[in-house]
Amino acid sequence: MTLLDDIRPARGSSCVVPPEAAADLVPRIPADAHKYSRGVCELYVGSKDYPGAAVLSSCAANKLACGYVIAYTTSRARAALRAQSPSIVVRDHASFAEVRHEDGPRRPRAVVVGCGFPSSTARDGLLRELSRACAQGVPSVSERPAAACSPESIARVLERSDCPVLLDGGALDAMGSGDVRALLEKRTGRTTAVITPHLGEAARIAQAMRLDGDLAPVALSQAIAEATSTICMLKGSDVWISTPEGSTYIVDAGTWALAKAGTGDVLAGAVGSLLAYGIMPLEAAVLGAHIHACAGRMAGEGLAFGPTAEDVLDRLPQAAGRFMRRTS
Ligand SMILES: NC(=O)C1=CN([C@@H]2O[C@H](COP(=O)(O)OP(=O)(O)OC[C@H]3O[C@@H](n4cnc5c(N)ncnc54)[C@H](O)[C@@H]3O)[C@@H](O)[C@H]2O)[C@@H](O)CC1
Ligand SMILES: Nc1ncnc2c1ncn2[C@@H]1O[C@H](COP(=O)(O)OP(=O)(O)O)[C@@H](O)[C@H]1O
Repeated sequence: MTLLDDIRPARGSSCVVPPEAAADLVPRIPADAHKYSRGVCELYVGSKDYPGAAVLSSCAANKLACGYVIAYTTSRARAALRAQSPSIVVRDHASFAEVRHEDGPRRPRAVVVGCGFPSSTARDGLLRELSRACAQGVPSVSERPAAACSPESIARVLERSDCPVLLDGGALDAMGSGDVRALLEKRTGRTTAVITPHLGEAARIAQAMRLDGDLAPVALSQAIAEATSTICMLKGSDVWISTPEGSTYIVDAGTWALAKAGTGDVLAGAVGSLLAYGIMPLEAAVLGAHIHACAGRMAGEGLAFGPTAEDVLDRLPQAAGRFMRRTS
């Protein structure tokens, strides 16, 4: 039984989650908390061309509930993170394989994968670039686009992560892999994966899985959640959050101000932080979408053309606090 059970829509239908219901999901950090008891959020993110997404997602995770953030990323993103947020521990992509990523009641953990990984369209171009680079001399393994972003690599991350996992950006192309879908199907309860496609990524997933890509958002989100055994957060002017069992929760609190590059990376890190704190995947998705929407509104106040993703990132803590005050 969870707080959202009170409003759970029947299979195949949907309901809007009001901010008051989301406010009930905000955790109160206990007075005797320590950094590990608040959870470790690990991010396997960023690529040569998109180090910024690694910075935005990792900083977003650091601004919410979890107590410890570790970013496995490229050398450029590591340098940027050291400068912008030295409390975040940084490692290279390759060292993800050297560590166990296990959940536990006293040390919850979650892994966010794919922010800043190139999409398949962009990756085709990068692979052509890589073949040219290889002809002139082999680049370092951690900087090869295909090394971190391939379906095989995503499958290895899933195998090594016995904890909640969120897949975003270029990692969503791995939904086309039968091996990846088989690994996702084994995940249940707290380890059910969360995926965060925008409408373009959802159309690509639908095509790869031979689903009807012309469905309206609620039906498309439900179809993807069921076909991939994940909680699908389909991102657009609303966020449509579907469970593998076929219910859809709608967060319609967003604003056009969020239509700006990088805001999706902020959402991924925010939800990752809530997952790492120990919040169940559906609740983390709903609460994360509400906090993100509220941060977008706060950051956009009085701005004719809206905020940047960095502005939204900066407002996350106050947005979460605004929810907390609703219930007190
Ligand atoms: N500073 C950074 O490093 C940034 C990195 N980003 C990351 O970079 C990677 C690649 O991003 P790209 O922008 O190249 O790839 P996208 O997958 O976002 O865009 C590729 C194509 O998808 C379609 N599309 C995109 N958004 C859509 C929407 N909301 N509705 C319908 N169709 C849509 C468009 O046709 C677009 O040309 C992703 O991992 C993304 O998370 C972005 O978040 C932007 C900022
Ligand atoms: N018109 C809009 N109204 C409300 N929210 C929006 C609108 N456009 C985009 N968003 C939100 O902004 C975010 C954009 O994410 P995404 O497309 O993945 O961007 P990026 O990949 O650049 O980070 C999503 O959370 C989405 O719901």
